[in-house]
Amino acid sequence: MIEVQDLRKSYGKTQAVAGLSFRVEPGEVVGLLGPNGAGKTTTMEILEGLRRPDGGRALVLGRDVSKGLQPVRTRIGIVLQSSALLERATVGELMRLYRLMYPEPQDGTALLQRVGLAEKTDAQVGSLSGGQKQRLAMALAIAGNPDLLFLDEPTANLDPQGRALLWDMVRERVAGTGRAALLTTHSMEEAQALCSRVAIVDHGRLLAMGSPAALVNEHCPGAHVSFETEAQAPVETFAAVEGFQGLEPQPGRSRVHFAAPRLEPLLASLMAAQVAHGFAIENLSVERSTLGDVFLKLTGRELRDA
Ligand SMILES: Nc1ncnc2c1ncn2[C@@H]1O[C@H](COP(=O)(O)OP(=O)(O)OP(=O)(O)O)[C@@H](O)[C@H]1O
Repeated sequence: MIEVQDLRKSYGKTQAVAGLSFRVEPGEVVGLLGPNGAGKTTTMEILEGLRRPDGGRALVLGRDVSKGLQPVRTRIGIVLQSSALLERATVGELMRLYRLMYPEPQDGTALLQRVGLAEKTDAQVGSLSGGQKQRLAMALAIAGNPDLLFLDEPTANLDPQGRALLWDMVRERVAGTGRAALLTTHSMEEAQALCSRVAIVDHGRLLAMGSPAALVNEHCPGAHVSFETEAQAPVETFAAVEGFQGLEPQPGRSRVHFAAPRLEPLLASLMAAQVAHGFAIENLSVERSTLGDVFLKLTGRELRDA
């Protein structure tokens, strides 16, 4: 659906995209995950045919972007970062307009219903809230029944309900079909929840790409387990378990911490030690590494303040 090879784009001295290569296959939701200024939007805009690359090659639905995307335009749906919608038109008018541009549009009334804007059909777009505009942008993007969906930070303005709705709509469009979606996000949660594969991008470069689970397994395997136990429990009991990290005194009890490359053997040895020594295990917490840990490891920076 998308094939990007050594893509480059500079603005003056700023190299926004510095040799990116990746593919998006049918049935995939791929996320470009990276901090502000990583080059995500520039990459999307090149793939949407809105910007010319300085170098490299990009094919979208088999069409070279440098030749223009006109022949495949009706197979593409786009949700821009801040949607510049016609503010004076009504929601219904805009939906009718979009549907007219595509050969096989979807049912506009059903789409507006789906995004919770049915009763806003006669309202001017300019009167909608930021989140409502974002929902409308999503409905318009899929009105033409596109094969390929581009979403630039699609949930930045949405409340948790709106975010879950949009995730569902993207999944429904793509899962088990020959369609695909490419989105940008800063949110690890979004990448983890929605994307079949994630490309971690920083300074216009691809640092790693894979499914969220594969990236975590490859770069930050392991898990952290902790639990509370009796304050007087002897430290030697726990120190004998592989992965023991320390005992943290708390009022009237202790919290014991373990970390190991694999969760299952760690839990098994903890259970064996508990049977042998009979200590209490309360308020057990199990934390696996996240994409944020992967990002931290690859760049040395936290994603949110990178
Ligand atoms: N039109 C432009 N003119 C000059 N520089 C630009 C332009 N657009 C982007 N840049 C610069 O290119 C770099 C990449 O920007 P881009 O918007 O692609 O990143 P991004 O990963 O999408 O960031 P964000 O998450 O903030 O949207 C940044 O340093 C940015 O300042």
